[in-house]
Amino acid sequence: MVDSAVPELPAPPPLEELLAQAVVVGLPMNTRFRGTTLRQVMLLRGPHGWAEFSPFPEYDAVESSRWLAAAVEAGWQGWPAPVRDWIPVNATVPAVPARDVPAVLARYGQGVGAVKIKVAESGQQLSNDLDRVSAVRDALPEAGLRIDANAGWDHDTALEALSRIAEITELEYAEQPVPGIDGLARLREALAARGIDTLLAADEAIRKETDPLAVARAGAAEVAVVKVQPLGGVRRALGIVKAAGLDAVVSSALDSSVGLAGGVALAAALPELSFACGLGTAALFAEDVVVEPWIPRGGGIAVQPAPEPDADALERLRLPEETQRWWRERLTASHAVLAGGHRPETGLVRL
Ligand SMILES: O=C(O)CCC(=O)c1ccccc1C(=O)O
Ligand SMILES: [Mg+2]
Repeated sequence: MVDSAVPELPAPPPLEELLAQAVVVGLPMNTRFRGTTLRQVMLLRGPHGWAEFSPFPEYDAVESSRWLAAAVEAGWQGWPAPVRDWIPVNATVPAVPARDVPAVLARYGQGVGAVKIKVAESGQQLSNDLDRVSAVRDALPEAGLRIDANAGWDHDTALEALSRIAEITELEYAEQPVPGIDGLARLREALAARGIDTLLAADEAIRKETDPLAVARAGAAEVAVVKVQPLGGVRRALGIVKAAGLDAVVSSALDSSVGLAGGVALAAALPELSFACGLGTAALFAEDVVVEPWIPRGGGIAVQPAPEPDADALERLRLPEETQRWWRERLTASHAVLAGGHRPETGLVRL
């Protein structure tokens, strides 16, 4: 049953308050991910602590306003109480050559219980993906594996790819193998007809749609990947999971350790957690904004208070004035959307 009520986004504090201590930093990455080697992140400081606003550079003000709502919750309201004190976390393997897989996994230390493998990267072949999956399987024979195609396959390629992967290993689920809600529903039927029972997870079909519950209504996936910033905060994400009635996996949006704390807070507050969460992405950064980055150890992250950025790190990683200005303009535009009463479920902006 899909219950249709999704919590409203919080009203933002005045713009001046958001901008008062805003700083934009660039986090260098160990491995290219989402086409970038320097993740830009804006940090804000509210009465409740530090908060992250880091919509990807190409996102417009309406989409980014949900990310801002998450920052407002973190810095000006705080998060709901946790119901667990430890979050199992998956290692994330970017679309690297198979020979680099051991080095990527080594960053996650011992005790890795689950691995998410990126596949379907543009410019690569299916054979690259199969080799990468095999390399992870060989390195960690006991780990639960899942793949994430970021909607990069078409229907026929996804069928072929998931059939071939099923010969190598069982998967916990396949995340967004094809675009869209109908695409997932159609693939699911075709897989069943071939006797392949791989579960499907929706990511883009939830965070990029104006109606985050459409996937659940269509019965298009078994698993919902939920991210705090794209969904407008911990409370709104909790509401979406509850209304959707699907198994949830909390994932990072390639946040700094400040933003990751929001993902940990969501995972900690969910009534049920069936899978390891995609909150291990701090391991992909060569530098982070805190002294002790939230890199999983022993296969998970302990639930703890949100971290304070380190003053030296903020200074060292601070991006040039022109970039600061560009982000302040983005924040201003997103603030106008949020303050103007954006209705996320309809995509309408009240001006
Ligand atoms: O889930 C993980 O393991 C890592 C997070 C991740 O893959 C991701 C990070 C930034 C943007 C999109 C995605 C994604 O899940 O597609
Ligand atoms: Mg994904």
